[in-house]
Amino acid sequence: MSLPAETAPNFVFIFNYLTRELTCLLVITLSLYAFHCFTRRDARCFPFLVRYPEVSLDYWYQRYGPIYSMWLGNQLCIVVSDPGIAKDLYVTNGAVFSSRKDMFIKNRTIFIGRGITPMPYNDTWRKHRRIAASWLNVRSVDSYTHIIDYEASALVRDLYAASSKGTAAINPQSYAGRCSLNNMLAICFGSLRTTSIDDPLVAQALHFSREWMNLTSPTSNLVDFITPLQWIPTFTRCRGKKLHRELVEVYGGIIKDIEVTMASGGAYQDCLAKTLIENRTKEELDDMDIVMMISAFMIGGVETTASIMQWFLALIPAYPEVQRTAQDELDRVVGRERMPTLDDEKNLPYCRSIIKEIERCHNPFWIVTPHSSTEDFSYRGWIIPKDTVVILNTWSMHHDPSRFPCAHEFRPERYVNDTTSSAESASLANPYERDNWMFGAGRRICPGILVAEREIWLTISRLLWAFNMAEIPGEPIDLNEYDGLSARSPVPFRIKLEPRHEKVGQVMAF
Ligand code: HEM
Repeated sequence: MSLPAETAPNFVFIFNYLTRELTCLLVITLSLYAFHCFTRRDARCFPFLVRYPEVSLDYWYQRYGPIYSMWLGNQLCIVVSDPGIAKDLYVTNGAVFSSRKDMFIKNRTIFIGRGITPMPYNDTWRKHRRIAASWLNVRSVDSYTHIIDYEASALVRDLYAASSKGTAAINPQSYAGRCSLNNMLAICFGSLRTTSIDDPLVAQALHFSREWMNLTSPTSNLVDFITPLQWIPTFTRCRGKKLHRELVEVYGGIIKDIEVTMASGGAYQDCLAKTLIENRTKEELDDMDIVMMISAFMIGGVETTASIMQWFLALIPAYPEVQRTAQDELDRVVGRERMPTLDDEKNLPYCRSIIKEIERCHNPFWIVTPHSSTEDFSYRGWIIPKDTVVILNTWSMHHDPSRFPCAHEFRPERYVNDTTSSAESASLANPYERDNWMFGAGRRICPGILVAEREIWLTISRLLWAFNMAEIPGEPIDLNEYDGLSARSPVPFRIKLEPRHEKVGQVMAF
């Protein structure tokens, strides 16, 4: 039976109307659901669509055990929540589990295949890692530790001045960011240094790191797991391309200036950029390789150490008794005439424990940087196929009650007998004794661990030496919320930094 001619347009109209309305309804429902998922801490949500994915990974760990698999779109992932399994795969079988998935935004769009961090495990990565190590090994780090030392003191002095000797409330986050930035500028570019948080380079560099961290988390990279999304110009992709252009413009511009100085016969301080320029032919590097290698350093070394300082400053006001214990130790061992140094660390076990506990509770990288496998691998009766992404669920590892009783409480004393440095702890034969997994593991372990450790020690021990740190009445600091997706910092906060004693001002006047 056919419809009478005059009713056909009505039917089409009704059909179109219903389709449009239903589509709208579907879009609204899905948006509301996505928003609902994203804003709640619900363990049963699909982890990479929610704001707190570690809660879901932990829920599944409780349910399915220390190693389980899941599909993210077209990508098979295994989630490891046990230190022994982490060591078996990442360390003992590092020849198989040291690659990275070739991520569309991270590797191909931002670093166009030339940045060490997202690079698959191949000869180019080996070359980059060797060059990175030459600037981050003990001998090299010793050669510029005086800069890390100076910047830690400068941070304390700037906070002392900015807080008007404890009378004004301040947000210390950009000060911490500038401190990390200056260290990385020294390593990468030699004599370059910012002198205040208002220097435009501070805002730029911190923005680059933050943008990288937000563009490269699994939650913002659906495009990596649903291939057809790579064929359309998504907003994330545009942001990735913009970040690439900005890195080339800013860090590439600084490298060009150094090249000009060197070409004109001017002396230039030793730094990573100088090494890369001098060895350009020998190492077969082009301009873009140099810019991307430096950018990977600048991004890897700024937001990370700054984040630990920021978590410390956000958290410590809630623990006046922890501050008092640390300050008693500092008064006993260091006294009030000078600030603590690297050499004092071994004699300040409680101060060191505070740092280890901050790193356990507020690891900036909740899944570190996932590795991937380069061949089929048989493990405890399972087959882990080639190209599987291996995720370290460090949140569950750091909150395991058998290792960390009352794991959700901040208790520095749990580490007081741990005399290892982060690097030493990462090499312990027994992985269940490792302090934390913040720096990753195996062949891709963070090569900046030594720099990070010295920087964190010098800044935090000196902040404890100089200030009583307190919350502003009526301005509670939110420690559950955070900024950033793949690396996390506290949301903006203000604190009071009251000089502990009259010597602080004198010692600061350097
Ligand atoms: C608190 C400070 C830091 C944290 C938490 C941190 C964490 C990490 C993590 C989790 C990885 C991946 C490890 C893995 O795949 O298993 C990594 C890689 C890397 N980090 Fe760090 N990092 C920090 C500081 C630094 C610093 C100061 C530098 C440079 C001086 C740096 C340079 C790098 C580089 C170049 C890589 C890439 C290594 C590779 O893929 O082979 N990091 N970092």
